[in-house]
Amino acid sequence: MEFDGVCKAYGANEVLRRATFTLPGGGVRCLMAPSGSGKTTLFRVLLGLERADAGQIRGVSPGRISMMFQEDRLCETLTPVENVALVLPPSARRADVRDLLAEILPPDCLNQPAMELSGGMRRRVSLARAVAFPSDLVVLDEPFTGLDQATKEKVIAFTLRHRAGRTLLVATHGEDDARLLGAERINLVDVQDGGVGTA
Ligand SMILES: Nc1ncnc2c1ncn2[C@@H]1O[C@H](COP(=O)(O)OP(=O)(O)OP(=O)(O)O)[C@@H](O)[C@H]1O
Repeated sequence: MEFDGVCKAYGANEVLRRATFTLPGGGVRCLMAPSGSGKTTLFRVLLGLERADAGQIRGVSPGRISMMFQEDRLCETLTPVENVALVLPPSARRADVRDLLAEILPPDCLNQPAMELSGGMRRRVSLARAVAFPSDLVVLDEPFTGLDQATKEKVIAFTLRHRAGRTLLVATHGEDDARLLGAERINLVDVQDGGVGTA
């Protein structure tokens, strides 16, 4: 997947300025950047939720991207199993979804409506939904916020296990996250203006 000179401005605020970088197929990358510098905007353009002002994205189609947003975006009255099943083909077995979720969540919470879950549990349902969706590229926007270290390590192992060779792009502020993921870093500052200092 390749960003080639992608520009996006909101009025006079030039958020993406000829953003240029390549994600090798099957690679794991962390997108690192200070808050407010444009990571979410980059993802929104990638997903086709915002139209780029200029430039091109090649090598992936928006319908083949799994996305975990900064907000959990769960259906509040549905259980974790039902939330994940929503993004799967009707033939998907509920027992398989349950087994997947049980790898990172206490079994007791799998039948509770999402509105009754803790913040960290909700993050994990949202992550499992992104990982479960059949895609070519998995994009996670600050997926580990609110998780303690042990849970984060469990969740990272889960993510790597289930990405199944797909390209993985994770926005994070944590150097530790990048290390645990075994990811190379892409610094958004470096890939602006034509990608002068691409990691
Ligand atoms: N819909 C919008 N309209 C106007 N400005 C916007 C819009 N969305 C984002 N911006 C601006 O674009 C800039 C980048 O925001 P963005 O959310 O992409 O940053 P971010 O790197 O994801 O930040 P954070 O790490 O805090 O989530 C900010 O200055 C923000 O105010």
